[in-house]
Order: sequence, then structure tokens, then C-alpha cells
Amino acid sequence: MSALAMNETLTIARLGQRGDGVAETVQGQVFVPFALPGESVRAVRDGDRAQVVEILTPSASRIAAICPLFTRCGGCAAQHMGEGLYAEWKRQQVVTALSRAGLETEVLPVVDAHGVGRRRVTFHARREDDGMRVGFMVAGTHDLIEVQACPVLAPGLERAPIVAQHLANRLRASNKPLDIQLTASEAGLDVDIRGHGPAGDALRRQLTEAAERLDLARLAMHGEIIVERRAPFQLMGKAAVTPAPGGFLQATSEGEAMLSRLVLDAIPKAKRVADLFAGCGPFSVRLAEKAQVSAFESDKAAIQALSRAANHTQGLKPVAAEARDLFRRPLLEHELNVFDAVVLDPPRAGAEAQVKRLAASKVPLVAYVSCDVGSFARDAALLVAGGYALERVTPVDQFRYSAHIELVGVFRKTAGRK
Ligand SMILES: C[S@@+](CC[C@H](N)C(=O)[O-])C[C@H]1O[C@@H](n2cnc3c(N)ncnc32)[C@H](O)[C@@H]1O
Repeated sequence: MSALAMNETLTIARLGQRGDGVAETVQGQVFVPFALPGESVRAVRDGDRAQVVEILTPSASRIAAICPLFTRCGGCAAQHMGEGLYAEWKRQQVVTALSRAGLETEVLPVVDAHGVGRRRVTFHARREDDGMRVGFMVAGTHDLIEVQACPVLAPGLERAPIVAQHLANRLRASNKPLDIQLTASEAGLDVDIRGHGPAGDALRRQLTEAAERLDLARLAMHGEIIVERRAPFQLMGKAAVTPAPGGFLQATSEGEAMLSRLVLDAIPKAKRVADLFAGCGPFSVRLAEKAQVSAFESDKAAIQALSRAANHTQGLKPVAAEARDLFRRPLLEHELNVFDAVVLDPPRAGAEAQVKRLAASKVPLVAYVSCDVGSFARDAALLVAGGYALERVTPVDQFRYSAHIELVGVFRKTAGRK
């Protein structure tokens, strides 16, 4: 904190996008982590940020955090918000982004999709004087905080902190900072370690022995499988999908099911559907219960996982899966026009190149799943300019207590290009 730090009383006017309280002062906005609208707080200010020293008048919406590490661990931003305030804060992020892009539509209430909790967690590990330290990053620092249990994780990840510590200890000789990602699957823990570099034969033997001892389903390094004792799978509709190590997965299984339901509801009669940015196929395998699906995705391993799952699931209509970079080689209008509906679920950057082609197409319905309200609003404006009406947006919360929000937007072609 600088020598200019000041201790003063601030009144919180609203919540910022990341969940900080925001006070309006004569010097401009001040962001106050863990303060709520309507609260008066004594705080130490440093530039446009301030740390609460004392809450003078607590908000009626303030609740007790469920985790003793809240405010120290960087994982959660919003355990102190009551349910109503929390849901409206998340919904407003969507409303604000759309209105900034000049878009008007119905934004439905936030759908809670936490379910039994997050099915994937990444621990950071690094060597310190007294051994390997394993934990989460402390918010805004490079410090690690050790975590014995994390209440936002699914029960299948209960052993995750112990497993991560054990694996980190085995890898201590490398002296490298590691990311240890653990995913709860139906067959047990699926682990992928990053940061170590290639494993030689001796280390592979050691890790195989560790996987036995820890009863892991699969252990990989940098996405390369060291040992697969049982194929780790996720149930997606009627399909059992084994994602590639470290491959994308929706954060909760409830979130994946909810996003899929919203997508299916948006395009109920479609007979030919394109699933763009399909990942390992959670939408494709569910859509294929009723429609012929063409899936596109840049990650070859994800496409293989999708194809394998679709081929092994009884009663699905054909699923054609193609590895394709949709930023560089988006589907063109003539390729798009054969579909009754297009589903797209791009990464945070959105899908500008693909959406420009979609805007110029004749596809009647588009279901756009997004994990970033800013890129969604930009892309939505392009679709609207191309003659689509944005009928509704449903925010979906699968990252409980974080500032993150997902959504499903439904677009219908109503006119030619404007
Ligand atoms: C938000 S994930 C969605 C995946 C899938 N729909 C799901 O629900 O699991 C975004 C996907 O886009 C893929 N992706 C990223 N960049 C891409 C690109 N340039 N072209 C095609 N796919 C891309 C990622 O590999 C990832 O699988």
C-alpha cells in the first residue's frame, strides 16, 4: 500500500462486475472488495481501490460466508451476498452488456446450475524450503493458500487436495511450478498435470505406481496419458463420453444439462443441426436423439471423443464430427444454409468471424451459448444487423460465488440483412 493510503468512510452505491462494492467519491469511483450496496464502511484507500477495515452499517443482504478461507482464497468473490442480491447482480451483468451494445430483449432470471458442485479443480504446486506447497492462488497475488476442503466442489473431488499434494510430492525433484487438474468422472478421478515437461521412463513408472496407490482412473501429463486404469467418463444424455485429458468440460454436470436443455428447447423441431465449437459433444449427443448433427471443433482430441461416444450410443441419429478452426475457417453461407438450426458455444473471445457468416445466412434459428457477456453482446449485435431477432436470453449460473455467468441467447431469422 502506498504512503498515500487514506482511512475514510465510504458509502457503497452498487456492485461492480467482479463483485466489488463501488463507492462514488469526488475523486471518482472506488472499488471496495467484499462491501455491499447500501453499506457504510471504514476503509483504507489506495488509488481507486480500498480495503474494508470495519463495516459500519451492514446491508440486510449480507450473509455469512460458507468457507473459512473466503476473502483470502482467490476462488470466490461473492459468498457474502444474499441469494436475491447475488442472482440480480449476475443478471444485471447480462442486461448491462446487452444495453451497451444497443440490444433490447427479455433477460430471464438467472437459472441456478450449481447442482452438486464443480466437477473440476486445478491446484497450483511449487517447491518451497519446507517441501511442496499445494493450493489455490490468493486473490491478486502470487501466494498460495493451502486448502483442505473446498465447499464449491462436487463430492467426487473430496480427495482432490490430498491427491494433488501426493502427486506434487512425487514431482518435487523437477523444481517446476505445476498445475494439477483433477476432474471427477463416473469412473473416479481423472488427473492431468501441466508445467513439468516430458516424463522419462523412471518417472512414468513412479507416476503409474502413484496412480495405483491413489486409485486414479487416469493420469496424464500435458494431455499425454501416463496410465489409464479405467476410462474416465461423463454421462451426457444417453452417451458416456470420455473427454481427452484436460479437454474442455462445462464446470458442473448440472450446468451442462441445463445449457443442453435450453439449447434443445430453443430448436424443438430442427431436423438438421450444426453444433459449432462442439467440444467433446454434450450438445451434439443430446441433439442427435432427434436430429442429424454436424459437429465442428478445432480440438482434434475432443472431436475423437465426440465421435467415439456417438458411435457407441444406441438410438442416435447420425453425428458427423469434423476438426475445423472456426476462427480461421468459419462455415460459409452455403454450408450453413442446409441446417434448420445452428448451435454455437465459442470460447470467451466469442465467434466474430463465424457470426458474420451466420448473419448473412438463411439459418432460421440460432442458439448461442456464451461464457462471456461482452463478446456475446458484440456477436449478438452482428446477428441482429443481419436480420435476426434476439428473442430471449437466459443467464445460467454454474460458477456459484464467482463473478462468472453463462447464458443462452435464442435468435430467429426474421428479415434479410439490415
Ligand atoms: C466453451 S467450450 C464449449 C465446448 C462444448 N460446446 C461444451 O459444452 O462442452 C468452447 C470450445 O471451442 C473450442 N474452440 C476454441 N477455439 C476454436 C476455434 N478457433 N475453432 C473451433 N473451435 C474452437 C474449444 O476447444 C472448446 O471445445
